[in-house]
Amino acid sequence: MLAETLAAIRPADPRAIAEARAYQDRLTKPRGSLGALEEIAVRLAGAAGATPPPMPEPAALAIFAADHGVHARGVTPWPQEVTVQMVANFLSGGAVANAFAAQAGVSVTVVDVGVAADLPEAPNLVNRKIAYGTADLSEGPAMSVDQAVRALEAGIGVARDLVASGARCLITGDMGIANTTASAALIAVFAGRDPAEVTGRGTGIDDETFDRKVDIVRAALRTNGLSGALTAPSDALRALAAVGGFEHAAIAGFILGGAAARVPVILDGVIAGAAALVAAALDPAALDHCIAGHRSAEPGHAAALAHLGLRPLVDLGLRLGEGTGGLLAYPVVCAAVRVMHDVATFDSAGVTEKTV
Ligand SMILES: O=C(O)c1ccc[n+]([C@@H]2O[C@H](COP(=O)([O-])O)[C@@H](O)[C@H]2O)c1
Ligand SMILES: Cc1cc2nc[nH]c2cc1C
Repeated sequence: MLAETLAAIRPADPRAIAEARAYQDRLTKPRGSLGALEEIAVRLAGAAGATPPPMPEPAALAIFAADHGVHARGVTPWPQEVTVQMVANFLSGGAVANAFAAQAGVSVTVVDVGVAADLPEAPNLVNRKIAYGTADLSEGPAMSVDQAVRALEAGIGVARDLVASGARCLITGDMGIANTTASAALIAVFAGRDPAEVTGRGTGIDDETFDRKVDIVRAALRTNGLSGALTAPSDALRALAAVGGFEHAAIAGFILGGAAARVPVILDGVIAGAAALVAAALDPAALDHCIAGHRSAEPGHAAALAHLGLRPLVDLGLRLGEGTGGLLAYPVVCAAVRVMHDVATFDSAGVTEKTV
């Protein structure tokens, strides 16, 4: 399924990009006056291979939830059971992601890819559990390569199912206490940064915990032999398995699945940024189908976005995860595309163009 998905991904269509750029300039507005929105519309035209690109409606948020063995090292002030408790909160509609999704008219699906507890069945819960949490990445690989591939394929499957039920835009979400440690390790490896530059304070930690977290990320890279550059997709899979989380792997698969279906994927915060680095290492063309929804306060996120060459749409200091930053960006993406559908041209509206 992974190989088949990678084979189906097409890069952006340069002709659609050129057409979309030219069309933007014929709309009744001064050239470039919509700033980043013009780039978003052009990008989505390239991704879809059509000008104007289809409206990205309806949208579906998938929140991938998992636990982390590195939690035992004291890298977060929150108990591990908050992961499963928040899953219950998403399912009953009480989390911030639910409020933002309701505001934006987006559906919410929760996917268990590795929560360290059994979950009762629920209508919006998809059970794709790989294991009851990863192993401690600072002592050895967090998961096997086989588990990493299964988690990637879980994400591909969720993207396929959501698109089959009508979604025309996918938004990434995550829930996993301690997952900012795994995110920092992935970003250090895939973006070639020092752990101290890309480790952040996650849900909120004091200086002593922060120092320990940086040391743990360093230990993870050392123990797993990840100091050299990644050169092949097989290196990327091994690095993902060594220091990633099940939700990172599944989100990487979700991105690949969306790209293969030519449906745009709006990325959330640092966890999605780390997952996008993995997806891009497996197939750089997948990035043509991604939009960076926002920039999280977590320092590794800016490093990941810079490495990917993605410009975040919203920058409001959020550091919650769940898909909240992606959900805030979604109406902006819709507005950018609607301009291409609804706005008159200078010719059709009889508006005189500038003379010099
Ligand atoms: O999206 C982000 O950029 C982000 C930044 C900081 C924290 N989080 C969320 O907080 C949890 C991980 O934080 P921590 O401190 O336990 O590693 C996890 O559930 C994430 O969704 C998310
Ligand atoms: C309460 C809480 C909600 C969250 N949502 C995403 N990560 C989270 C972490 C905590 C601790």
